[in-house]
Amino acid sequence: MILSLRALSVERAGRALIERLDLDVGDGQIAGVIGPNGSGKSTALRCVYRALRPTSGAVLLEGADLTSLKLRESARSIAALTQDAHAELDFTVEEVVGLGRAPHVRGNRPLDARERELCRAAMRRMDVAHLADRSVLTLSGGERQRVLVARALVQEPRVLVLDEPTNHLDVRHQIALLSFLRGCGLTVLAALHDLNLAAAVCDRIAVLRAGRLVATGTPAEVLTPELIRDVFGVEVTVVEHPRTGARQLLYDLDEGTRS
Ligand SMILES: Nc1ncnc2c1ncn2[C@@H]1O[C@H](COP(=O)(O)OP(=O)(O)OP(=O)(O)O)[C@@H](O)[C@H]1O
Repeated sequence: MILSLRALSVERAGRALIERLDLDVGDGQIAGVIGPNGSGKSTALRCVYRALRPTSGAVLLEGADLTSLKLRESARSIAALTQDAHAELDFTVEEVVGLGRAPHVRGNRPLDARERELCRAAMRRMDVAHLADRSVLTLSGGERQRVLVARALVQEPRVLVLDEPTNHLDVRHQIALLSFLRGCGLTVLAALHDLNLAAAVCDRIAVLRAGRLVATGTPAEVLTPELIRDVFGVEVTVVEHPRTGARQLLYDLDEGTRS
């Protein structure tokens, strides 16, 4: 396993935010974490990208406890798109994307030609090349989100941790991002709200409720009407996409508003 969470627990103010979470993500797999608001998805991801120190348990990168690695060392392997990235400075898009190289660059060494091309390629891939000279402070929510994904890519990580990566993205950019993730070969751990996108992109899905893991498995194993009713309190009908066979959830709005 490239990434493993082992009995990961986080407590704050005497309350367990996540409790003894176990999760394995294989090399090149896309693992989704779903669950209601406040169920602990971001908390678990924060432990993986080391914004938060677990109270107990561990995150293992290829078997090594992350806490045994220097921050800079783990940042060469794990890049994150977070929900906390609001405090940007008045940098251009190109500068922000270039910051993704920070774990690889000693001192003030300027980026070399390969790294500059890497940045340009990531900006093209995320459809933000035309914004290269713009201040990030002037971007729309979706543009900023795509810039932050480009920054994570130039980090050349093995593992991408994505907290709500499709936040703010229009439908075209959501699909572009998810099909990129499917083809990029990176190991991905993503918190997702959109269960249909999770079904379409994830190899495995972990379901959290109140800080505890309540199910893991393939989308077909996990995304059942029973589980979704139980965890989210919502009625769904499950159908197969007529062409791709992918699992699609149709929300029963009448059922949801009854009772
Ligand atoms: N530093 C903290 N101190 C106290 N409680 C916290 C702290 N950080 C998070 N929490 C609480 O922990 C719980 C889990 O939060 P978390 O952000 O992990 O949930 P989430 O599943 O990502 O939710 P959402 O879907 O709303 O993004 C929430 O109830 C949140 O209020």
